[in-house]
Amino acid sequence: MIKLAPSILAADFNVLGKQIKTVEEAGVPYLHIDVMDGNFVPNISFGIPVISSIREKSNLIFDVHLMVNEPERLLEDFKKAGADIITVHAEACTHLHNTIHKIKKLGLKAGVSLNPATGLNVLDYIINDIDMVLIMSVNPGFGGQAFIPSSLDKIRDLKEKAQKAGANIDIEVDGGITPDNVADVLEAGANVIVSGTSIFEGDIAANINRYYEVFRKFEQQHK
Ligand SMILES: O=C(CO)[C@H](O)[C@H](O)COP(=O)(O)O
Ligand SMILES: [Fe+2]
Repeated sequence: MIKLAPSILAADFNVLGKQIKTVEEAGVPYLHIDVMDGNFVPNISFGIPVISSIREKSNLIFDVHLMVNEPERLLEDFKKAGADIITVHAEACTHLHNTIHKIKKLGLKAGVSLNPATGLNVLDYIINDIDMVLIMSVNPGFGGQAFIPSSLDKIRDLKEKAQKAGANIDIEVDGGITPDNVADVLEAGANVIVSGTSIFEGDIAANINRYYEVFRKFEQQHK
């Protein structure tokens, strides 16, 4: 099943609660929450207090994308704040295997994210231990960037790798996705679609509907 994960990085923080309500009412399953530490990536977004605060108001699945160095230090805190899925960057973890197992032990879903230049080989010995791989289709740190076309080959290769390994993972793709290019991303093998700018800019409900139209068409064609 295809899942849409609106990224609140692109939301208007002045009315964040209201905008989350709007995406929830539009029927999306996930809320994508980008945490940036100003160190792993050159930008700082928001952290634990913001997540705790929106957790009180939302029943969406909180898909927390940690763009943070050595996230192992912070996993309990993110769980307490209300994370359901925690995705860490392979490039940010000295002990990736440990970090993943710590997330699982907390009872959460574990994802591993790869920067555009990172090869799939880092997944070789962990692909059967994780729930999701997040392919970055932009360099992490900022919303509103253009989709990197080589990401499509990477998604296809990942799909094949997961099938070969018998790994039942979600393939999430993040960065520069719009209703105009999302069909290519689905066709390549992704099933979780992150979108910030093209959901929160303009009419949120109408933007989500544009995505759902493409999803419906894709599902129709692949029945
Ligand atoms: O992780 C991210 C950036 O590092 C964001 O999730 C991503 O950029 C989504 O924003 P947009 O859809 O505007 O590209
Ligand atoms: Fe993200």
